[in-house]
Amino acid sequence: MLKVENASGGYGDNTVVNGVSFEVQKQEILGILGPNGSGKTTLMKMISGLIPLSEGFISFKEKSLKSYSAKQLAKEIAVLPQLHSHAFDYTVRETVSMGRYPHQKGMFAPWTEKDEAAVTAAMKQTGVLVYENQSIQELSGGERQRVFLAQALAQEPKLLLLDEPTNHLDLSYQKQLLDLLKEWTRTHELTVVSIFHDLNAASLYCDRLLLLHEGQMVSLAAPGDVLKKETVERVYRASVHTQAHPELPKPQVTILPDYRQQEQKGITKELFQITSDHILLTAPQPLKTLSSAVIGAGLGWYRYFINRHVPMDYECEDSYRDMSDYAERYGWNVADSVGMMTAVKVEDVVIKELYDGELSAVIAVTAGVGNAVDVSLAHERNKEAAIGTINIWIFVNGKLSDEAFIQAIMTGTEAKVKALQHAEIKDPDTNTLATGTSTDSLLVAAVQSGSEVQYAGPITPLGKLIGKGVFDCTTEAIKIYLERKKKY
Ligand SMILES: Nc1ncnc2c1ncn2[C@@H]1O[C@H](COP(=O)(O)OP(=O)(O)OP(=O)(O)O)[C@@H](O)[C@H]1O
Repeated sequence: MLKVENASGGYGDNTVVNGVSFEVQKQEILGILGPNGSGKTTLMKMISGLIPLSEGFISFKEKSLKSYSAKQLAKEIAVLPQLHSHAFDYTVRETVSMGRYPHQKGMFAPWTEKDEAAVTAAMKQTGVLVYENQSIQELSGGERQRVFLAQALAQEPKLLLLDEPTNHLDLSYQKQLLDLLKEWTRTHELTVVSIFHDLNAASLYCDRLLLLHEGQMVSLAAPGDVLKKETVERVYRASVHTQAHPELPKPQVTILPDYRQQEQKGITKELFQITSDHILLTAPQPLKTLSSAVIGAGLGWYRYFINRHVPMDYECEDSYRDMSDYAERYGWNVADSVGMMTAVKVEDVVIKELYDGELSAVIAVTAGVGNAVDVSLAHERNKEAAIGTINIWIFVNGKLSDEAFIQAIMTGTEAKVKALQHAEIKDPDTNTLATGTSTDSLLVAAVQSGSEVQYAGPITPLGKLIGKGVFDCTTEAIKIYLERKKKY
């Protein structure tokens, strides 16, 4: 649809865009990215014919851009430039209606029903119909942006060129605008080339991204191939972290501020508070945590760590809600809390501190083995899961990589299984050695400063602390549990 071949251009003797080549397919959304002053707007002006090329060639629908008249081009290509504060004193409807000019035949052509329908539809889709009789000077930046988008859509173009279309728009309108463009690529055979500063929006909505740096193309590929940490850091000169979007296979880029480098306070045994109702650890600052808890599960940053005692016959339809209400009652912000449950007496928790040079870990275990299960034979059982749980907390005074988090979970689980074997705990259903209980939970939380911990398998310093700590704590907690059971 659009082909740019070895295009160079700029202002007077100043060549700003240098030898850029790319092709845009019909119905594609191509995002143009790059730092300030990298030539994005200049490239866009070259495509829309506003500034001439000093070298190279641009064709649209297989014909040189130069061979189109201004009106022919306007029928096919709409441009939404960066929003400027000045606006003429037209009403919203008048402004949007100007989008129909290229479709009118002659100066005094009649306004047709088709024109009217296109204008009204565009205003509806961009949510500006309610302002149709207001002057655009009275509108906010975001509202004005939507009016100009409506004007471009009323033009019913085949190619839409946009310069930072989401600038000035709040979150909801950013999403609406980008969803609308995506929909138009399908329903109206629209092709979009758009400049973005928001790398994450570009990643989510664009089929491909073109990254410019000092007027030259650094890469042109799918978002996952362009938004690589090393590339973004080199081109934008900023520390970033990239990770997948939680719901879609698209990369998301987050800046890493310098202030995070400060030393964080460590976790010690003294921070634990134990009542008959719960164990609480209040961290001095949020800890990066990976867990299978009832609330605060998955990966996140949390300050309050709760292991709540519930009766043996605890049954609840919505344990997430119940646990959230519990945290709120005590004044622990749910968004900052990780909460587990156990029927074990929480006073019986075993807590140990372990050290290896600068690296240290604090491990806490509550263990009940009334519902011990041999995982290899669990498929033969059809009993409901019951409360009777081993809850394991692993706090690390160090900086863990993603691999280390996962390996810490694995190492902790292996040490738990070994403790069950050592205590000869059996699955009462199968009479074979148990590997856990039906509802075990585990968390790994780290202060994320100090010693860098890349791995946490059994032969690493952290793996050794976790292996010994979880084994010792679980063994002792099982012993206490069995002794208490004997007594009552
Ligand atoms: N009208 C102009 N006359 C002369 N030089 C210009 C003009 N417009 C832009 N430039 C120069 O061209 C270079 C690229 O500008 P351009 O606007 O294309 O960058 P950009 O990537 O769109 O930047 P931004 O992200 O800041 O919008 C800059 O160094 C700028 O100073």
